[in-house]
Amino acid sequence: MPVEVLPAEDCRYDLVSLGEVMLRLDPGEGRVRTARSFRAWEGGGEYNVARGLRRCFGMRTALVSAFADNEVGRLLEDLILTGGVDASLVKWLPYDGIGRTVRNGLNFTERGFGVRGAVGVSDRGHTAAGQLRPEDVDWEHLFGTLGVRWFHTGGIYAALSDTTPDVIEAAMAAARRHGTIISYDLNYRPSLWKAIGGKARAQEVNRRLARYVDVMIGNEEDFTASLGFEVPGTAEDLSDLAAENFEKMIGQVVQEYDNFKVVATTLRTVRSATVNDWGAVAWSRDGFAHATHRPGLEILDRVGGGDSFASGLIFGLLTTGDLGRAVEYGAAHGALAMTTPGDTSMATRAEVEALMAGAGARVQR
Ligand SMILES: O=C(O)C(=O)C[C@H](O)[C@H](O)CO
Repeated sequence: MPVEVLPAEDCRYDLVSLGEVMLRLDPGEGRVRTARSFRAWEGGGEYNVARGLRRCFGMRTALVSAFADNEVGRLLEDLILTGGVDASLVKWLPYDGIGRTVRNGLNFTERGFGVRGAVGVSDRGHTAAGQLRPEDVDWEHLFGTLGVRWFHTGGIYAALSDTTPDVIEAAMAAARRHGTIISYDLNYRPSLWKAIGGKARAQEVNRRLARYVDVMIGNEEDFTASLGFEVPGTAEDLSDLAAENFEKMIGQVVQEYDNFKVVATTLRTVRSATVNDWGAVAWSRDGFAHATHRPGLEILDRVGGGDSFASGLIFGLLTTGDLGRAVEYGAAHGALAMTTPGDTSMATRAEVEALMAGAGARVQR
């Protein structure tokens, strides 16, 4: 059993995520620069995990975040509630009328096709989520009275503003006091860190927060850029070598962070905007577990594939306690999530389990 989780009957929530949710504006098959209409979705690295656990796996999840109280914020709330995630812990900040001091984040994202890569343009300065303060949330009430089995956050929220690392630390300290498992997806985003001190700041913040983490998720780039580990001979492609590099790096990582109980990563090689080689590997003190390698995986929309990997992994750890099953749940859920549009998954648990069992894509009727 890699992680010991609190009993479900003692907790209101199976998982609570802390992070920003943006309105994703999606030009469909076209391009942002020539779009005349956009489809609206919600998305956010940390939130997507709560959404996947709720919608695909039927777990009880909630979001801690903040929105500016205007029509865009209420649209985000509507999308979140449609996804089944409890939004009662969201803080609403009064809107100033024009967004000078507080606003909601927008994320224009096109999917790419073939040789044309996906493009994301986020518009998220001065957002409400970035202005959350540690004292804005009653962490003791959440973790101590309501009860939470699993807390998830990550490096996107940590990079959002000067104050979000302190919010995360307050949440993690309370989660730890009450026996809640803590996961963190490093999700290194140079464009976000650039605004607040670059890689040096990223490493200072992530190293501090990593001390609280039980389940660390990140790829080689995340571990090098966010935590400062050196990985010799980083491989470009998904091959035994890439998994081997991860395995080599783990030695250093868990020597420095002996609090990590599980470390997991997807292994992906981008062949084109619409084709990835796809796999995953996870470590616990009992050894390594590898997910089924899926070369040439076809993709409709790659955004959020890593988050769906995380939610499948967490579901597997929560329900089976078996690292091998958990990494298979993660890889299968991530693969299915990338076959549909939007940042979040539209897969069902039955589809995930059928894929894990080797099912093909024949029509079902
Ligand atoms: O949260 C962000 O920064 C996003 O870009 C939204 C996406 O849903 C997320 O990154 C996917 O991992």
